Amino acid sequence: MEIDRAIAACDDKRLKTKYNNAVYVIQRTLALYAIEEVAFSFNGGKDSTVLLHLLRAGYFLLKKDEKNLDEGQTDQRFRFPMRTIYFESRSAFPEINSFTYETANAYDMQLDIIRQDFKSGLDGLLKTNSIRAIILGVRIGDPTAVGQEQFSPSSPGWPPFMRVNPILDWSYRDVWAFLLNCKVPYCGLYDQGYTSIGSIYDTVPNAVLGIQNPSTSKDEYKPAYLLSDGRLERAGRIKGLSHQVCGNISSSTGLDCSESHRNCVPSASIIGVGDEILFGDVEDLLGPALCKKIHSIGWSVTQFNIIVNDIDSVAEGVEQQKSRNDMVFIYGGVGPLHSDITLAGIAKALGVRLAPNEEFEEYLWHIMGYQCTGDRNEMAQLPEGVTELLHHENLAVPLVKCENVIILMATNISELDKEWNSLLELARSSRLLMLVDPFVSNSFTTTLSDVEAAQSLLALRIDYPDLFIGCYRKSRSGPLVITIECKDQARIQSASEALMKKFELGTLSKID
Ligand SMILES: Cc1cc2nc3c(=O)[nH]c(=O)nc-3n(C[C@H](O)[C@H](O)[C@H](O)COP(=O)(O)O)c2cc1C
Ligand SMILES: Nc1ncnc2c1ncn2[C@@H]1O[C@H](COP(=O)(O)OP(=O)(O)OP(=O)(O)O)[C@@H](O)[C@H]1O
Ligand SMILES: [Mg+2]
Repeated sequence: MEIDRAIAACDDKRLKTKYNNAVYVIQRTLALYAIEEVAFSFNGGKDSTVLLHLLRAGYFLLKKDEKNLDEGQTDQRFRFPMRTIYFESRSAFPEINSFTYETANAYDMQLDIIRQDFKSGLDGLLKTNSIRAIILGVRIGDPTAVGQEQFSPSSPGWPPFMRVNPILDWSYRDVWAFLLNCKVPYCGLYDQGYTSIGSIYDTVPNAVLGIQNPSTSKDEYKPAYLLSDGRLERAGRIKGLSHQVCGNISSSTGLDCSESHRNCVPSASIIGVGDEILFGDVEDLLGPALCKKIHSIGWSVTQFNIIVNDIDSVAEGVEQQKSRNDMVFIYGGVGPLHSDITLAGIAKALGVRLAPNEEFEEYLWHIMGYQCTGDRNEMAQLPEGVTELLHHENLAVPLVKCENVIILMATNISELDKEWNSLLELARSSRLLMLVDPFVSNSFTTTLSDVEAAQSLLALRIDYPDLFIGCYRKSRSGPLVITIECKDQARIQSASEALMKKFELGTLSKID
């Protein structure tokens, strides 16, 4: 088999090991599942091209052993044995599309083209076929690889199947060593400086490979295999700015706090991570305390969620909340234990990998000493390229901020107080948090029933649509508490007077 021969002939020991391991995973898959139960997810990218040839090699080596055939008998052009799926999107590069089709033709692959999003497409595929395992070219540096192993069930909320990742532990260098050693065709875009290919809207040639042609003075790009630092593989993938802003004044890196915006209301969301809270074993005190702190600086808290210790659940929560709020505060699930998955979830949500952060490691080393070396420095892995360390003299370890997500390390109220006070001090000297006016509010109680009070409150709501009007009871039989709130003292005064007029004398009293 030409691939196996090429690897045997090369003198790259590391590549040989990677190749053998990947072939082993493929053969394990074929032992665990019938061939009709397995699909290959192929998209013409470099990683899936590697996988294509590994699958061919793995399958043919297996058949060779089973049937006791010699090299010559197995080396003919076989039909590629496995159902292959390609999610074709309108925003795919034409070069990727044509490479995918040409390759399918060249290796006689049974290609199913799916023109739906991943989830719906997979749903349909699984309903109409016996597929139980899907083989992917995901590698450890990919943002979507966070938390995955060579065999990983699909994520919660996805159709049920086993994800098989034979090249999970391959580096960028390994991929190119394989493609070049085996002399297999790959998509031409990689020779034009593209190092990882997404859609036409989010992918450009990798600037690190840019050169200027001295004779034409034009910008050109070296081929992808010349990228020496694999960590920059995704530098040509443009990430859209996602998060919502207060008015339209903040950016993804910091929040404006100019005078004219002092009375705006930035929004925050709080995420607590902890099975123990959801099991009811531990009462969460941090979340409510944080709500109070955030509200006290004139921000609004739009959501407060407790999430299980699960990477995908945290990723989903963070992804959703970061795009809807100016800041997300997250606590719990941070540390070196198996259940400490918060940072991995954040990395997944931000589309980056976790990578060692030397500066953070240094801090940990100071407080943990020898315990923080070798395998035990897991805590020093932070989302790569998006992390900012927030230093303050009162904190033994800096807080971590990833885009607009702040990770609090506190485990109790006094630690939270310390971290919060440090954050506020930092906010005063930097653009960390937008400093705005606090809310002003008036509170009232009424002995009227909800039904009796409803009409007057609705009328106030219509006259003062800019005000927050909140109502709650401490008990069904007790009084109703009404709070009106905004950032303008005069407006609160006027609304308070209007409210008093709407209630009959003696039925509404102001709380001082
Ligand atoms: C066959 C297949 C299965 C997938 N299964 C999952 C999954 O279980 N969980 C998940 O979060 N994403 C899943 N995805 C989505 C990928 O993680 C990822 O979003 C996609 O490959 C786009 O990657 P890119 O942004 O690097 O282009 C799957 C994608 C494919 C093609
Ligand atoms: N549109 C798609 N159709 C089928 N499989 C896909 C698709 N997009 C991604 N995949 C699967 O997910 C894997 C990882 O995708 P990713 O984009 O990281 O790798 P790649 O496309 O092979 O290489 P590159 O990183 O250079 O783009 C692919 O190897 C493939 O198995
Ligand atoms: Mg790709």
